[in-house]
Amino acid sequence: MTLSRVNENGLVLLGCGKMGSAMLQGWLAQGLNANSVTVIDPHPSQWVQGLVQQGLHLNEPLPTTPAICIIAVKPQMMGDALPALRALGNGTTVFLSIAAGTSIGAFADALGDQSPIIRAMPNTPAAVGQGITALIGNAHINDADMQMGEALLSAVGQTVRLASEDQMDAVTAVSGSGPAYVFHLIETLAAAGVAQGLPKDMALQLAKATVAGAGALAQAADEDPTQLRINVTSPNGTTAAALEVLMNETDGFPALLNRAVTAAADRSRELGKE
Ligand SMILES: NC(=O)c1ccc[n+]([C@@H]2O[C@H](COP(=O)([O-])OP(=O)(O)OC[C@H]3O[C@@H](n4cnc5c(N)ncnc54)[C@H](O)[C@@H]3O)[C@@H](O)[C@H]2O)c1
Ligand code: PRO
Repeated sequence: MTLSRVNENGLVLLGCGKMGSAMLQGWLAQGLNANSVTVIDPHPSQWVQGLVQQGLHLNEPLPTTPAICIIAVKPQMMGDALPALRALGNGTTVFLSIAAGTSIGAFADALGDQSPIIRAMPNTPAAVGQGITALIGNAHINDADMQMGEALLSAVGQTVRLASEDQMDAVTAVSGSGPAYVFHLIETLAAAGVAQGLPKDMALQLAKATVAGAGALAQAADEDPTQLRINVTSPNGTTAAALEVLMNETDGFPALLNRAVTAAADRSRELGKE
């Protein structure tokens, strides 16, 4: 991955909370120089404050023409936060937002309608280099801009390009919010193990390792998840007994996850209107 344009011209990170920190950690590990980074955040964590010793610029005036400005504040904070970036608009600086809901059009309104803008949706496994991010750019984004955005997000996991911005609500509902569904699966699988008599720590260890191992196998195997599921399921065995409950059409996973993902996608659409 080449970060030379970013190292030469600088990167501004607006908002360095959970997602901003996860990405910054990955970029630094991939060779981004701390002294090429300006973080703007009214409540910086101890970790970000510690990076100042390595040359990171914290809440300092913005560089004049940074290569890229990453917007990682909550959608509700945009009104307060974006005016600080206005001076960078309508130029060569690429804006890359990871905010749920906020449309490219809303950024163009706030930053200037000639601004190159990428909208992206990463997820928190980026913190361990195993995220996935969907991206789409506006008409002012050229190939080199898109490659720069993809290079940054590839530093923290996989990337996919969207065909249309409309797909972003579904992406947000599947992979943006998705880690929370999986963490809840771990919580509830462990609790069910405790209910069957296991000690709490052991149940959690079993649940975490099972989800991590199954995820790794799903990524690595040639078979699809359907075949991997069949491989676990002996006829008339224990897995078949559990799947009869989980695969129930009315109240099993299919119906439940469809309702959950629909609720998240609907909320993403609403955020765009607030
Ligand atoms: N957490 C996730 O799983 C996730 C995944 C994908 C996308 N996102 C998106 O990332 C964005 C950030 O989410 P998060 O979970 O990291 O939130 P967060 O609350 O952890 O971080 C937001 C940061 O913005 C800072 N901030 C507040 N006002 C500011 C301002 N005016 N200027 C600069 N910084 C300001 C806060 O101090 C905080 O550190 C959101 O838009 C969210 O939709 C989050
Ligand atoms: N976290 C953000 C939210 O819950 C966006 C995807 C994951 O709104």
